[in-house]
Amino acid sequence: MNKIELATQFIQRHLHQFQCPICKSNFNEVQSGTLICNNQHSFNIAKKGSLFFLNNPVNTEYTNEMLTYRNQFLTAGFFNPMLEEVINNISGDLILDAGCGEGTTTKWMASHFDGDFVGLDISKPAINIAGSGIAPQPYPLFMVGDLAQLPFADQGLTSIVNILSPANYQEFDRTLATHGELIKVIPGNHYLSELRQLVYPDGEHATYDNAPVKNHFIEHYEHVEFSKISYKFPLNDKLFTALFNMTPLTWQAQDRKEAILQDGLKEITAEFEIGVVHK
Ligand SMILES: C[S@@+](CC[C@H](N)C(=O)[O-])C[C@H]1O[C@@H](n2cnc3c(N)ncnc32)[C@H](O)[C@@H]1O
Ligand SMILES: [Zn+2]
Repeated sequence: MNKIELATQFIQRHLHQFQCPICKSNFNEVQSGTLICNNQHSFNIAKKGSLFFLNNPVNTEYTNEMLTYRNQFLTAGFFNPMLEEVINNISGDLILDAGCGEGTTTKWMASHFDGDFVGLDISKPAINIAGSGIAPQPYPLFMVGDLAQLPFADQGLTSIVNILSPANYQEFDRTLATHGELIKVIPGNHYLSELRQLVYPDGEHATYDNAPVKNHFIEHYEHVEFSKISYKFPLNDKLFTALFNMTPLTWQAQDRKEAILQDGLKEITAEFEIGVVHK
């Protein structure tokens, strides 16, 4: 089965859980690779199986090159212990990875949890990488869309996962089913600390402060259960090069890039706080 057919089958299984992001009406059919709403707005499934709900490209700070390095780093397993904790908290049959980037997290979760996964990101280059290569089994659906206008019906999603990405709590509240859960992952204060110390050797900005993001989340939800996960991820030269090039954090140090890459790093700290909200 090709990717258009796999995506079509996926949408057919969940047709009533989607919603047209233009007019908010239901979709009544998906036919020959086209999704059509009650008011005749139509969205084609691209060859790579992805859906494009945004017509105008939006430039993000992540270039195609950075996304390719991020893909290399994440497929090496950097997030896996954190993702294991995330899937312990999800439920149901349609789970959104909101701000999925190049899609490694979505694919990993789809292969470790029995449910259908949608990866949504505003970046077209990110979704292009997500849809590349052989079709993963089980098959996640990738789409270019905006968190501020989710193409899902009210209560259409059984869980929402939001990893190191911006959130839109109004849209999350609208689309999440009663008894569903929202899992938000934010960087811990020591996330990538060894890299920060190389970029900011004088100590300034060498630690990250996650308080503003965490407080905004807590302000919106009365009952959030937080857990922290921390581990060291071993690096080799190739992985360190990928790490250096995948994040905007190192833009400050472009003039010292060669020296930093030459010195290398043996390991890097992964630290996350995982907030879970039950609706
Ligand atoms: C730091 S990246 C994290 C990506 C991925 N979750 C990961 O951990 O690798 C943040 C992502 O949020 C996406 N993003 C930013 N604003 C968005 C919006 N309004 N709607 C959808 N995605 C958005 C960006 O394109 C980017 O891929
Ligand atoms: Zn419509």
